[in-house]
Amino acid sequence: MGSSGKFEVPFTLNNPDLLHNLSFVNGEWVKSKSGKTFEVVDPGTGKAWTECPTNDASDVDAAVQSSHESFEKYKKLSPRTRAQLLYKWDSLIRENREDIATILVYETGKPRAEAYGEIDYSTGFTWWFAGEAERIQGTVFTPALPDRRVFTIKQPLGVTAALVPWNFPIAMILRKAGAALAAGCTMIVKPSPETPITVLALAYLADKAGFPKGALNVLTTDLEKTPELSEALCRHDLIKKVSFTGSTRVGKLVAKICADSLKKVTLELGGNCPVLIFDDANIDQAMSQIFALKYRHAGQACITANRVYVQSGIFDKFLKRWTAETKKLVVGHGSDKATTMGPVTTPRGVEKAIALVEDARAKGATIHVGGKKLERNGGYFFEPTVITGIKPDMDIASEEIFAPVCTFIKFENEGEVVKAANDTSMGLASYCFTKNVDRLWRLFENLEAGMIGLNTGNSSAAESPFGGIKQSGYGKESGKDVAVAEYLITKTGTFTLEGQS
Ligand SMILES: O=CCCC(=O)O
Repeated sequence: MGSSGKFEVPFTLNNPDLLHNLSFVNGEWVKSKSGKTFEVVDPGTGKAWTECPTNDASDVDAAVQSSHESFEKYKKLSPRTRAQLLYKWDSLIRENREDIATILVYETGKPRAEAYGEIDYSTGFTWWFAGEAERIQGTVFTPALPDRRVFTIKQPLGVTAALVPWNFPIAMILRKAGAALAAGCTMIVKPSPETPITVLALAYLADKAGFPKGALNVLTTDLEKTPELSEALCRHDLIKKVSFTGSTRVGKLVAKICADSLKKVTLELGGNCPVLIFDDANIDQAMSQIFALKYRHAGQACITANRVYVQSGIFDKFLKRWTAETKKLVVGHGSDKATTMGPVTTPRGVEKAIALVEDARAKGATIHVGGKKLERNGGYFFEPTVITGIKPDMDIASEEIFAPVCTFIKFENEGEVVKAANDTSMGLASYCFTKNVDRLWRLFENLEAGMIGLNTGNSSAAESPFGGIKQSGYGKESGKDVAVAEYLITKTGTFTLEGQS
């Protein structure tokens, strides 16, 4: 790891070669043109432990050119060779699971068990897309004109860019890069300023797996230069597709910039996801599923539970149980074995949680547990918090919380709760719990979201199409056919056949 000696890395790895803090372009570890760097911070202590290059727009062209040269060769590899490269990458990531989990803990703050969970979830993508590489197919058909034959082939789009968030840095890269590399595209990744080191470790392993130089480039940058660097990627003529995961506000900017050159875009945006728990639900099931969903990575998942609607017959019982379980959470550094909930990843996350809770409190909400910043070793901690008495004028009623704060709302009947659940501009995921099969089916059809969890709080998987509707974005990642299709063009061939009597 190139280091100025200013920092002390607070952990040791079994495989120290994984640790890189320079950008990765065309198979080389490189500084930014400006030579500027930014600090990478442990959210559990607030201390910087390394630094990475602050790339800006002037660094983009070299990375794109290398990715383009690589594409010209990579697209000619057979699908089986691409699959073999992905399988090799997959196995190297699995071999280095423990070390990658360590880096993840010190970048995101999540507890070690969750870091393992993310890696296991993520290798689902490398494995899945390795299989998908060989299943990309065109069509042949006989049209209305008797002397004509029509066929289609699928071809990779070219150089692609991934703008990824910090909450699930491994999963988001492997979900995007897995699909792109399976399709025959090359990719430039711009990681979040919070989590460059996990992403660089993945790039190192992709190189070891044998992907050609330039097939997977990584350009790091800080918060200030993120808009400039991202815009330069979105505007570059050789970039044919951009996949973005992040806020709806930034997603709209990405879509607008990409529209200038009609680039293909996939947008995985904000959540504000509702959970509906009916009187006839299996309460144990609903409790364990939604508890895991809500407090996973301290509430910082786009698909997390933002609003929990509980039917009046079980409301008091459910709230009492949830509050008691919340009090048992052990908040601490992600590397501590006893920790069951880590810090939020950024100081902005703590500030937002404080603002939302204080606004709700001032407008009459009841805070049953938590509600405050936790002072602990300089880390970015916020107490797991339970709130009732939510009113429409409170910010927390309509905003994505992205913190360990759970709101509970009482409802009486199905029609009323579906209306309330859908009363949002977002449509990423919704969850419902009931043992009435007809109701379950109606909810599946009537809830406005791209993904519906039916008696489950976990619907993310490599084989399941992931993506929202409404202002939660468009395009699907993962799942059969649809995810790889985002990185392909369909070319139509029309042939005149002579001599057929
Ligand atoms: O935060 C967004 C991604 C979460 C997931 O893939 O389950």
